[in-house]
Amino acid sequence: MTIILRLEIHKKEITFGEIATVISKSGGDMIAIDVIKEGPEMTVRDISVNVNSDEKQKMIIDSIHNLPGVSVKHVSDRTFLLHLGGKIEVKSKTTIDNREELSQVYTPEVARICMAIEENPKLAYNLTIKKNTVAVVSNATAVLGLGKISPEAAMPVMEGKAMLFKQFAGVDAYPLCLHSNDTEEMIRIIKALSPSFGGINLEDIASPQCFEIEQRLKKELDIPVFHDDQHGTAIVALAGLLNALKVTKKRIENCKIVVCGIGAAGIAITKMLLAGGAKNVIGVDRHGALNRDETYDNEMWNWYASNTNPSNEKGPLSSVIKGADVFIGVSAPNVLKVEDVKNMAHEPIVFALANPNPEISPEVAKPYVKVMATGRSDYPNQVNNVLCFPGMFRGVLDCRASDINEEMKLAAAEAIASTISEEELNEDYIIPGVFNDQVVPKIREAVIKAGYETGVAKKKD
Ligand SMILES: NC(=O)C1=CN([C@@H]2O[C@H](COP(=O)(O)OP(=O)(O)OC[C@H]3O[C@@H](n4cnc5c(N)ncnc54)[C@H](O)[C@@H]3O)[C@@H](O)[C@H]2O)C=CC1
Ligand SMILES: CC(=O)C(=O)O
Ligand SMILES: [Mg+2]
Repeated sequence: MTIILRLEIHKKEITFGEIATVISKSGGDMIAIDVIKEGPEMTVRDISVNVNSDEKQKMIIDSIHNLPGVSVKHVSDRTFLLHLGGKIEVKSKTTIDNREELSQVYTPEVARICMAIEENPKLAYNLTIKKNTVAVVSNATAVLGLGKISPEAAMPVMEGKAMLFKQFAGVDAYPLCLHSNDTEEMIRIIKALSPSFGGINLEDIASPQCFEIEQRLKKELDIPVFHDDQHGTAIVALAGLLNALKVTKKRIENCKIVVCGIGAAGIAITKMLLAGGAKNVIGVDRHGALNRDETYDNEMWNWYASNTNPSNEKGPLSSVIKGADVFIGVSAPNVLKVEDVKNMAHEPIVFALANPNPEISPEVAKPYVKVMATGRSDYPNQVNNVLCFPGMFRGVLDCRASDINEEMKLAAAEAIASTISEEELNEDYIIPGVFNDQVVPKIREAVIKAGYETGVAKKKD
């Protein structure tokens, strides 16, 4: 993280060089200096410093406090500064400069537009924001890897998602964090909100509640509903795995694949792996491998146990990981130990996707794995749903799809994987970067094609 220290420095008592030395010795990496005020005796400067832990930040501030002639006036964190006032805003497409325009955009003339839509509801797509607008809806029960937090506290994540929608795909997305844990109430609220939107992106809703909410909304609404933590993650994970398997020259149908964390993301990843040809997937949650000799309270786990784990393996992760070709973690930090990685098959693939801290850190795992991926942007091979949802919604909005089906998801996974050519592919480049400008158009095209082929695309031009 980057902190900005505002320092008041009394020039006769201390030099800037002395302060810089102390910052560096305390573990800070100085990246910028801005002069805020300059006088003959005193200077005020903002020093931007990269630090890698809260402890280092404290050490730096304490060390400066111990110096003569310098005081810390203010400490700010660049990430916090970026969030001041929130990250998005609503902008009008035209200005209102006179009474005539006022009466057109608003009453009385706007009434004619209302009545046109009243007579032909499909005109909402042409005459309102609906065709380019998505609701990003969360109840904040499984936010990143933070678990359940308040809806207010989840807003920065949803605002961030809205920024990504806009920047990468031109989609207008509204963050809506609901104060509700009740499944029926959430379904009712989202259905009531739906007329304003061309699609619903469900986000960070804990399992198993997320399954019921998504399935019901998919049935009861005529706009696409997509729980991103399930399907976005699954699509990107499959894309990454298809390319990682090319690197290791293994075939998905011959691989033993261990998925850890059988929640929203883990179940959807497993379904996509099975759809993509995997035959031996074993799911592990807190109490070990899901197997057919157990009955679970969670209905999805009963489905899972009967459709995976063909050898009915039992026991903890450390046991079922033995001989596995692939580990995919969507669970919690530091769940996978280096000993587990050493016990995997030749040239193993490890996707440690828990955010913000992965199941095993790449520094620890990399010497023993062929392909390593995380959900983070600060390591190679970022397997993160951000690669999928902008292109997916661009596609479904543009063809006015009423649903996002399995064919569209598989097409999106293949489109992502195909952005990397055979020549480019290597163990540190199995998945395109978020800023690769081919990703959104490729997903869009693939999704639209699959949408028309399967009859869910409704736009006729
Ligand atoms: N890289 C990416 O694009 C994405 C990453 N994630 C990450 O995956 C994780 C899970 O997310 P969701 O599926 O949405 O949450 P979830 O709450 O639906 O599921 C998490 C599952 O992990 C299990 N789990 C927790 N600790 C475990 C442990 N020590 N061992 C085995 N299982 C354990 C839980 O019991 C639960 O079944 C989070 O860290 C999230 O940030 C989620 C979505 C996208
Ligand atoms: C990336 C994401 O959606 C998550 O970690 O929840
Ligand atoms: Mg999420």
